[in-house]
Amino acid sequence: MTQRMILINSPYFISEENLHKVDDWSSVFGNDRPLSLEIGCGTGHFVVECARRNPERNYLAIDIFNRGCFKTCNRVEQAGLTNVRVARAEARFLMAHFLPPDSLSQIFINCPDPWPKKRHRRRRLVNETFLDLARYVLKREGDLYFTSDFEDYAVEVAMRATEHPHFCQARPAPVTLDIEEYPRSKYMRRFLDRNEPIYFVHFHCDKPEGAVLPPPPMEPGFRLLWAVASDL
Ligand SMILES: C[S@@+](CC[C@H](N)C(=O)[O-])C[C@H]1O[C@@H](n2cnc3c(N)ncnc32)[C@H](O)[C@@H]1O
Repeated sequence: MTQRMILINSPYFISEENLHKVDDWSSVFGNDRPLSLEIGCGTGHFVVECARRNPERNYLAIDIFNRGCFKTCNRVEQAGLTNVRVARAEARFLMAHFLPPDSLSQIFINCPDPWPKKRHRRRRLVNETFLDLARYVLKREGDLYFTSDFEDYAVEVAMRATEHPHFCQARPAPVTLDIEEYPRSKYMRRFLDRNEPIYFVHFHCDKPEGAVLPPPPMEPGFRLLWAVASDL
């Protein structure tokens, strides 16, 4: 299935062309408030709730799905929020090319594609290279939040983050069902309404103070993965 492209005219949408021109995220928002990134924003329920609760923060919501970006922009406009920007971008590409080191205070990933079949697991977004990228763009003590309806994926992420030298557990348990006040995404709500669990992982970035840590090299086949994902 190929995506039917919808033209997005929202003032909150950053086109790919404009993404290339961004060299300072504070000028995009007109202020230098802390910046959070939501990866795979889908229809925008989660980022809108975050932005409503936290007007003192800026949010960048990205998805590779054009229709999702369109719906997220509409939701942002309807909510009257000015602290959200939306871009159609692949997460790893954006983090490696458009986000400076130490530029993020939070990264959110909610219900990412679980790739449940064993032979497809290498397609999962969060792996060791992703954590190196997250470490690169997150500020020291920045937060990495991950939720999934798929226990195996949440356990894998928690295990990788535990083993990573520059992340540390932010909750008493590496994976918990206790999502407290964490805002609900559309998918999270869907599973919770069916009384199915959502597995929650929360780590802090624990990189050494003042360290200059380069981004990891892009994995071979990275472009191919983008093509596979955009052909869902
Ligand atoms: C299962 S949906 C979940 C949507 C939303 N997070 C929620 O919980 O309601 C996963 C979303 O992630 C997006 N996505 C998958 N891989 C991505 C990537 N590498 N970069 C950016 N977005 C991605 C998909 O297009 C899709 O909209």
